[in-house]
Amino acid sequence: MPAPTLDDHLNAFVSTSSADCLAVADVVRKLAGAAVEVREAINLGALGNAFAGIAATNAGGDVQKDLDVLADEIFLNAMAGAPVALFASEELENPVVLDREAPIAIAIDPLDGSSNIETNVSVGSIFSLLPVVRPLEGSGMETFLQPGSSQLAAGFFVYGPQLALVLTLRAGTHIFVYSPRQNTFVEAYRDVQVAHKASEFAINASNYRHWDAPVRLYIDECLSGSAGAHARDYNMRWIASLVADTYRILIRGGVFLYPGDSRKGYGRGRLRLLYEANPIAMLVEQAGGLATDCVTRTLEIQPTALHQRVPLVFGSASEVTRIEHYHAEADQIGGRSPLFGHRGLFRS
Ligand SMILES: O=P(O)(O)OC[C@H]1O[C@](O)(COP(=O)(O)O)[C@@H](O)[C@@H]1O
Ligand SMILES: [Mg+2]
Ligand SMILES: [Mg+2]
Repeated sequence: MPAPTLDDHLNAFVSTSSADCLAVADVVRKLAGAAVEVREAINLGALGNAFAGIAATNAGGDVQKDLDVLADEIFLNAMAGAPVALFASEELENPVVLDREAPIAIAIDPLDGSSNIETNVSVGSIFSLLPVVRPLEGSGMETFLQPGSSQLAAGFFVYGPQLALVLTLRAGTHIFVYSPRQNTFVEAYRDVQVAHKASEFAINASNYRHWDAPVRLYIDECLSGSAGAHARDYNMRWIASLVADTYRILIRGGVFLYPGDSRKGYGRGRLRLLYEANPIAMLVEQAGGLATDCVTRTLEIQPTALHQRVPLVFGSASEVTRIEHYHAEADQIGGRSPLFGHRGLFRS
């Protein structure tokens, strides 16, 4: 029997669920079409000089590259033809109001990992679908200030060796791979499960000196391998492309950390709550993993601004729990715990 397609999956979802599900399914179909367009733009050489030049600065102050802008336009156009009331993007300071009567709002990172564009590493697009809060006033900020637990669906596309869609409709996390022959996404993994325990960590270790003590402790222990507190050897991976790092963790377990650190502007990390951390957190939780800002479960964080940053730690439950535990210990006893005592918790 041939593997089910994305359409089969969406049709099954619509038939078992309520009215808004029809709209969610329609939005996901149109996002998938847009992702194929973005993929084509990349294949046409958009990673090269013509597209990878520095264009401007986006709402968050990051360097914006031409492919970021192109991807943003492609997704915005696609959403204009979908039942979407509000479109918020990493690349736009304020949300765009599309069809006020429509039930869905989208927050999107149209091109994630764009610092890698010119190196031909996998990049992606991350999306979060929310129910519109009524009455819809102005540009709908109230809608976007709902916690991640309110998401109706979440997912990301990876423009890697394969074009893949990782999707949750709040019932498991599933992976679909684009088949050019069938011109559609085909199910590759149903109900992915993040291994409970894992021996692979992902962090930008060049920031070691800027991390807080609990993060340093955890990474020191990983580096100590089988001789250390975790009593096993670890492998390290850092693709510096959130979508690619997440995909790997979904497939073979592990933990990802982008904590807050002492660099100017990085007190709350680098990643954005609404269109990076929240959708990734829902995908990971739906696959049996955990996601946290080191203190609070990511999906329970109350957003206060569209582009706010958040520390993000996610992946295999046993690793995430351990990292949360170190932070709780450090908070409660100011480093006088035996856990940190002889390790110099608050060194420098
Ligand atoms: O370069 P750093 O500091 O390691 O940060 C890498 C992180 O930044 C990001 O590229 C941020 O996303 P954008 O490319 O959308 O700004 C993530 O994909 C990645 O995990
Ligand atoms: Mg990003
Ligand atoms: Mg981006």
